[in-house]
Amino acid sequence: MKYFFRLLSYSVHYKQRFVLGLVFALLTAVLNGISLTALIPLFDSLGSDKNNRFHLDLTLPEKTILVQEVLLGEDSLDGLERIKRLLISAKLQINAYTENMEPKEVVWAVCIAVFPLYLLKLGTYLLSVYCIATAGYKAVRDIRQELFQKVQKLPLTYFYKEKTGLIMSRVINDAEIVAAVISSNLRDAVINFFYVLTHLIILIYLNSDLLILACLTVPVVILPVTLFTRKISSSTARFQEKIADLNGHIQEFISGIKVIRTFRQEKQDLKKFDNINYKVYRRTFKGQFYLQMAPSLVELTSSIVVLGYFALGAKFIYSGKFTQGEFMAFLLTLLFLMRPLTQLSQMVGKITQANSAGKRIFEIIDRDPEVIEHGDETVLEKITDGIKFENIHFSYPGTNQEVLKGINLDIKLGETYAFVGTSGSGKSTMMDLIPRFFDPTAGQIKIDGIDIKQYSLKSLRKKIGIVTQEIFLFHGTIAENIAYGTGAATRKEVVRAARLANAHDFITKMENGYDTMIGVRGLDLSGGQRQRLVIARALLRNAEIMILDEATSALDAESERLVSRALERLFQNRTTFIIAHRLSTVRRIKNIVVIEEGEIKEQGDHDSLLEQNGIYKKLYDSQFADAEIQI
Ligand SMILES: Nc1ncnc2c1ncn2[C@@H]1O[C@H](COP(=O)(O)OP(=O)(O)OP(=O)(O)O)[C@@H](O)[C@H]1O
Repeated sequence: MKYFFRLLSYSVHYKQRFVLGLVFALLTAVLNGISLTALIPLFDSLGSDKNNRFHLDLTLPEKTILVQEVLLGEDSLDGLERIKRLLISAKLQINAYTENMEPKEVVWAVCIAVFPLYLLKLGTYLLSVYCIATAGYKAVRDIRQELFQKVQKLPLTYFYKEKTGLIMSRVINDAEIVAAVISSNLRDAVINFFYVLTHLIILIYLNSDLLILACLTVPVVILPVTLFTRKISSSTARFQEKIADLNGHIQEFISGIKVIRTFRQEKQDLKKFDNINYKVYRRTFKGQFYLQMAPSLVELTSSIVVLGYFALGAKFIYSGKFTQGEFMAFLLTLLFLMRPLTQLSQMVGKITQANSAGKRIFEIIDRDPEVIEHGDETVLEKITDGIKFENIHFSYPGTNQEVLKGINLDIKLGETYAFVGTSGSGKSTMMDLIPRFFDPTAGQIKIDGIDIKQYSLKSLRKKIGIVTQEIFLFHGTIAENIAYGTGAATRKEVVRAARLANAHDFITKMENGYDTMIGVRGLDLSGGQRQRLVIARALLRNAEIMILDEATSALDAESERLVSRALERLFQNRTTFIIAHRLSTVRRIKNIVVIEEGEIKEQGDHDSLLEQNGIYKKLYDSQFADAEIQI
């Protein structure tokens, strides 16, 4: 239950609203109790003789209180007796009022008196709903916000390990479950709790013997609930897992749509979907079955109990312990309590649901963020010296395999370095260490002689521009996409960057030019156009270090020419790292670093590397052979 209480603590931030809601809920319950007991004279008078006068009898303890007050004075009464004294006064006043009334006049008087009570009750009920529910919804907004902020800071490995759909499911579905429980369900639970509390007091007052019997029957009513609680909780947990699977599958389908179509995997994909969909259906059905079963059983057992009450009530009335009106008020109150009790019993399942959703939410909120900053970091100003990799070792968190094994490299300011090597040799990993997406397991990366861990993340990342194969264009205008991450860039600056990136021409040919909206992942644009937009973005950012995961391989000759020229401008006057997949693109670069199995094996320019007749030569020959085969 601890996660549920933690979720609730978010509502406490809005305590004024919440407490006000509680007060209105209590008022609603009290007003309901009064309106029910006000029916006593009505039932007593209904059908009674015309000459009969309605009269509320004082009980023996009430008479004792009056005697005590007369003999020992008002001060001799304790707190409870004083409250009872108020009730005695009310009874006496009602008796005085109805003394000269015929029974039918009493019935009308009750109806007239109860009507405004109902209106007032409606008012307090709506106010309590408003206060408690809005406090709940605001709390859920905060939870969702905190969750998303945390997702932004999670280590990258988390995103590799977890399906995107699973993360989405936490932020959307789980938060939605919590929203329902801590706003509407909680609101009902609070009001129901007060109903139960106040109405129990009324029942005690009306006939405590009958109430004791009622309490003895509680286990009969509660048993089905406890029986089903565990089933409901495990069933909802599994249902959520299945929904997350469904989310994940759809997410995968959308991002892989092209590949799926190219490989004609629609049938297999549909089969997979069908399988997951069937499991979701089974889980929904089972979950709903258990969820409905508990209250239905409560209703059945409660109805049987009520039947027993009628039988007992008749006995009490004929023995003179109860008036007809009191019995009816007792029974109505008891019957009225059934709905709150049933809803409260459902609340057990709902709380369990929210608890499991809360557990999944807090699993993310409580995770350590990507890299810990100490708070006393220095700001990285203009880079004046260079970048040094000193004996870098690295293994991905949670794995034993060493991906980088003692990398030592001196990077001179303003120069371009190309990294080549077979797939999986560690090139991308090495680049990921520079913006501190990961920290080395051993060794240091230094900028201007200082370990990059000593710099604030913000100032370090501000110095770095990255252009990867994974092109990220968000839903917005072209201008907004180019200006992404640069704050308040003017239109002039955006256009200048676009011109340098060879993007201006195709942008101006579009209907709305720089104000053209593009899709979430820029799907309306060609590969080359998207790349040039990303290059324009990098140019506008004007970072001192540029990391480029070479991505020209998928382009046609004309696009490649435009992109390559744009890139040349991007590299000018800045320290650049290129992960080169095609050796033809690195020929002109002076500093080529050959990485194999996480180690630097060769270094030099194209010609000297060919002369060494080592790995580079082999890579070159194999690519050359591939090119020939393609011809
Ligand atoms: N998130 C990850 N978790 C665990 N291992 C990983 C992860 N990412 C990469 N690896 C492993 O690290 C090694 C180096 O991968 P890396 O992506 O750095 O190679 P690369 O040289 O850039 O390859 P490519 O040229 O194909 O992009 C590989 O063995 C890969 O399986």
